Amino acid sequence: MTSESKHIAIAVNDLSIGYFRRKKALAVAKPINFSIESGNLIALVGANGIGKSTLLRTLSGMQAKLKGSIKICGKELSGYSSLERATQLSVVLTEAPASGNLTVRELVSLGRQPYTGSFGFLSEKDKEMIDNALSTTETTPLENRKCYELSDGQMQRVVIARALAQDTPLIFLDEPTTHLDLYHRAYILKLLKRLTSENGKTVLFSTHEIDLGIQLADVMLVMDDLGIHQGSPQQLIEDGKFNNLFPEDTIEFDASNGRFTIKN
Ligand SMILES: Nc1ncnc2c1ncn2[C@@H]1O[C@H](COP(=O)(O)OP(=O)(O)OP(=O)(O)O)[C@@H](O)[C@H]1O
Repeated sequence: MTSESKHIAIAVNDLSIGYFRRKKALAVAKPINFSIESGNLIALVGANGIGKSTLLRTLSGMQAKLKGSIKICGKELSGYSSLERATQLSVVLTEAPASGNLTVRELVSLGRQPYTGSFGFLSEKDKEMIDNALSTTETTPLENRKCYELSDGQMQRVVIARALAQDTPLIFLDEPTTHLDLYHRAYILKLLKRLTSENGKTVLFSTHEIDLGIQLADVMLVMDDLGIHQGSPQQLIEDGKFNNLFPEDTIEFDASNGRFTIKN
């Protein structure tokens, strides 16, 4: 690994994402290129159906790419074994995991699986990591509850806790604030920000809350029909990349305050 590639957390080159239908590849976006340094909070935004979830699933190796290259910490994603990958990146998807009968603590403990060996024996360090993940997401009071008893918003924080317990340098989250009330939305986004600025993690999350992304993210990836635009929020505003995300007769972007307004 070169010293330069050490600092690039994610490098995507000519990446085509999509699905196979009757053995035929169907791309859902134009070829994607971007490169992101470690320690950044990255917000991925774009209209419904543009391909954000498909991109996150492809970057995390849960879905096959159609073509192109994905490098994670300087190494091609396909070169990692699944265990190695689990020590590099954790993923929080929108679908709730099949975990109904587990307690919250048991589910969060699964985050330690890459480190616990085949018997799943938890060391003192593992337990400490689990305690920290629960407390950081304010889910300690829920630790003995069954997952099926939780509200959507509580469950959302628990799956984020599992990702924190996994303690990976990269964290990918698909719409992590969807079910959260205003307080927990702000809390989780501030937490993600802290993980990057204080712990040096690289956090990539998709969101429909573009205003919040503009306020908090170091880097944004704006997906539209032309492809992906990468830049700081300010740079993307200046380049007009938010202006045409939605039909302009309904929603207008105000570059002076970085907010969208509904047109009368
Ligand atoms: N399993 C699948 N097979 C075929 N096409 C799919 C599949 N899943 C999603 N798609 C299509 O891929 C495109 C991108 O979907 P994706 O879920 O990635 O978009 P998104 O940007 O995450 O949308 P949203 O904001 O609504 O969550 C859509 O046209 C969708 O219909």
